[in-house]
Amino acid sequence: MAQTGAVPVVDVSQLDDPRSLADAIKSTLNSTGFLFLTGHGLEAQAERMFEISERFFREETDEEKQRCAYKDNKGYTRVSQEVLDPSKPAPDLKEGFNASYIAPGEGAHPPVPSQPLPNLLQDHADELAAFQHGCFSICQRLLQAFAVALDLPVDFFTSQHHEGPDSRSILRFLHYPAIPAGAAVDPNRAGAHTDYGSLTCLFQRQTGGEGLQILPSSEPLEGGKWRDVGMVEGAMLMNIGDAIEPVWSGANFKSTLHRVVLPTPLPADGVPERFSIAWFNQPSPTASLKTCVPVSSISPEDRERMARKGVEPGKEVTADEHLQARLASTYKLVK
Ligand SMILES: O=C(O)CCC(=O)C(=O)O
Ligand SMILES: [Fe+2]
Repeated sequence: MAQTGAVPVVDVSQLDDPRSLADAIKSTLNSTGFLFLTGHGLEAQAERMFEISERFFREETDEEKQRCAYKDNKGYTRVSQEVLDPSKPAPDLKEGFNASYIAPGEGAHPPVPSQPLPNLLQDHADELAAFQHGCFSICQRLLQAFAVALDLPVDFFTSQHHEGPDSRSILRFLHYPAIPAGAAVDPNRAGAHTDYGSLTCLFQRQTGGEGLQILPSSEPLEGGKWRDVGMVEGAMLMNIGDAIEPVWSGANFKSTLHRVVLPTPLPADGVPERFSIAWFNQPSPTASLKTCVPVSSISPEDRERMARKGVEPGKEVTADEHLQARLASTYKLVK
């Protein structure tokens, strides 16, 4: 398997059946939990999403952004409004927009978002809906492989995910503003965190794209060595989230801590802006999250990882209960 920085790279264009995909990715799911996928088929659409995202952050009026301000995990967050690592005093130097499910348009019927969209995104709602569907489909393919890798029925996870207005999955546009030369800022673009859903697809851009780091589960939480994820042109970065790691897989698969940092010391000529796009794939709100491997097989270290995230092996929670608990304990917004 090819490797760049801390994260392996897998070409998935030929891995059509769940078994061959599972064989190619299983060892990574058990270790770093992060994987670059090439040949995923969404390259051109992702590039379009970056164009739309760039226009949105640069050209949309403040009034429109505020009309669609963050509520219930949807909408616009201002620079320095979000705190992904509440144990640190510095808020994140980024702005974002969370778009929930958009029903695709059909014939004369326009697409229907399930939240207010700012004008500039509403104009591209059809493309956003198609991209959301593309991301959901890749995740279903990956979730089939996850099930096979855990010796579960192939539809074990996919049957607990769906598309629709009540889905909790989110398409997120992120913009990290440029840091001017000589600025005195905390190196925090996005604080250390794990993602909450079943898995995340992340698209990065070559320009200003550096800065994403992971703390592999083999490293101690305090003083452990963070690794650069690096960049693979056109690739999609996949990572496991907290619905899979501590809950469903009994910590067999790893939901790895990650963050986005500025270089230290800051380069004399400043740091360019950075854009990224994430698809946070969430189980259906009523999905039952219960450890799916024998509880007796879970190692003491993995039990500790589960306990840190407030998960009791074998206890059943709904995906919504899990999501609300994770948001409440690890996510903060500055008013
Ligand atoms: O922008 C990035 O590269 C990562 C963002 C991230 O990890 C997140 O929003 O959960
Ligand atoms: Fe993340």
